[in-house]
Amino acid sequence: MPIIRSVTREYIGKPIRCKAAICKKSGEPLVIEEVELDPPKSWEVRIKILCTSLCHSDVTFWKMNSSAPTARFPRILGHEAVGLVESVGENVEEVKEGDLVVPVFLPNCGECIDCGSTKSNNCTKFGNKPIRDMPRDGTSRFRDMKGEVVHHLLGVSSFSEYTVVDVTHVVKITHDIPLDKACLLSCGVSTGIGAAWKVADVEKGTTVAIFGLGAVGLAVAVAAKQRGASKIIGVDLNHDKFEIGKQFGITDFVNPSSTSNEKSVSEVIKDMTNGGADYCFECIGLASLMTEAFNSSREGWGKTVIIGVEMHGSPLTLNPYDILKGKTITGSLFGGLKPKSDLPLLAQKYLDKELNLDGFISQEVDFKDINKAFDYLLQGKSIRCIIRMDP
Ligand SMILES: NC(=O)c1ccc[n+]([C@@H]2O[C@H](COP(=O)([O-])OP(=O)(O)OC[C@H]3O[C@@H](n4cnc5c(N)ncnc54)[C@H](O)[C@@H]3O)[C@@H](O)[C@H]2O)c1
Ligand SMILES: [Zn+2]
Ligand SMILES: [Zn+2]
Repeated sequence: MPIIRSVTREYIGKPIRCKAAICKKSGEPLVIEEVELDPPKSWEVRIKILCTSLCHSDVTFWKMNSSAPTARFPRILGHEAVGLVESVGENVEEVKEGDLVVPVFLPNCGECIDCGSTKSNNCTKFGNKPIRDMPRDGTSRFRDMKGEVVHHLLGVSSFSEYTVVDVTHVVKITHDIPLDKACLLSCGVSTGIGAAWKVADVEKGTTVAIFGLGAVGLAVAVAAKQRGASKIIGVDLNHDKFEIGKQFGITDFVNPSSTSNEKSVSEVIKDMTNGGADYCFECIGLASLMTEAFNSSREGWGKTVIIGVEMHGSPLTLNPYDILKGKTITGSLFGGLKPKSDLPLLAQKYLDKELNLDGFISQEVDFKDINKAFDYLLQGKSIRCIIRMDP
């Protein structure tokens, strides 16, 4: 079976052999190998990935100890991407061959009580279960050349020339948008923007504290700036992130490693904001920093939004009296956005120049060099590294 490199009708209904970057063992470099990918079953879509990028959540699954309940090896990571529909299974009417689509880790069935509510984006019919391969039957569409199963990640698995995703994980997007910008909207950047606009609903003239200035935290900054926040404080251990953050709207910076021993980060932020920030966002994934973010928020109405994914199972410690004093804490997957309706709106805002996505792409590498994307992120040198697939 030849390796195919462009969307063709030749393989409709048949398996495709293509290259994928396989995570064979926890924390080891990905290995690019040929895999065989089944045709899409009912309600499924086979996508030719055009470009993909590395989100910290991929690193979390890559590093995960093989005994962890959500670890699966060998696995094809990757969940930020854009691609072309190669073929569709039965019952798929929403997209057709040749459509440009963004796969999203969060399903959006449009039928369940949550999909039907403006209060939630947490599709309860399909949910977000990292141990499952395909959402409907739980099985994988990928095999290695020995015929052994290769697992999916978060319903996407974009570190492959082709992937199969459930139609609930696919968003059709206009061909007008540059591919790298569409890719950014697939997870981290949309998550940060949604958290600021939809979950927190940041208002003009308010103060904001953002813990973690990766793509997610910087997207919160862009969105808060766009809403007219008066002070946007970035908290990060990497001092380079202050200079970088300024172009995204960060006005002030706190490096936890250089605050004085007498004062915690939350005390420093309270001093800077006359009693606490109006909105705090945790974009790292550590329970201790979620507490610190909450402690940095203002009594009376301070709102803390948890975005970082805490995979250690650490409990969150909060002082209940702070809650009595009016502070709130919430969280969201994908920034509270409903992928199918909100993602095309963000793309349109970008095209209308109402949303600035400049600066998020720090590097670009070819697919064969995908491990460099991990190096850049782990060394603190990357915001988003675009991984280009072969044409
Ligand atoms: N909720 C969601 O839907 C969703 C979506 C995407 C990503 N995430 C999560 O958001 C988090 C951020 O993702 P990202 O891709 O922006 O990550 P990233 O690695 O690009 O950025 C994280 C930033 O946090 C900083 N940092 C790390 N430890 C720190 C500490 N102890 N104190 C201060 N700063 C620290 C790093 O220097 C870095 O700048 C991750 O936990 C990721 O899994 C959640
Ligand atoms: Zn992500
Ligand atoms: Zn649903």
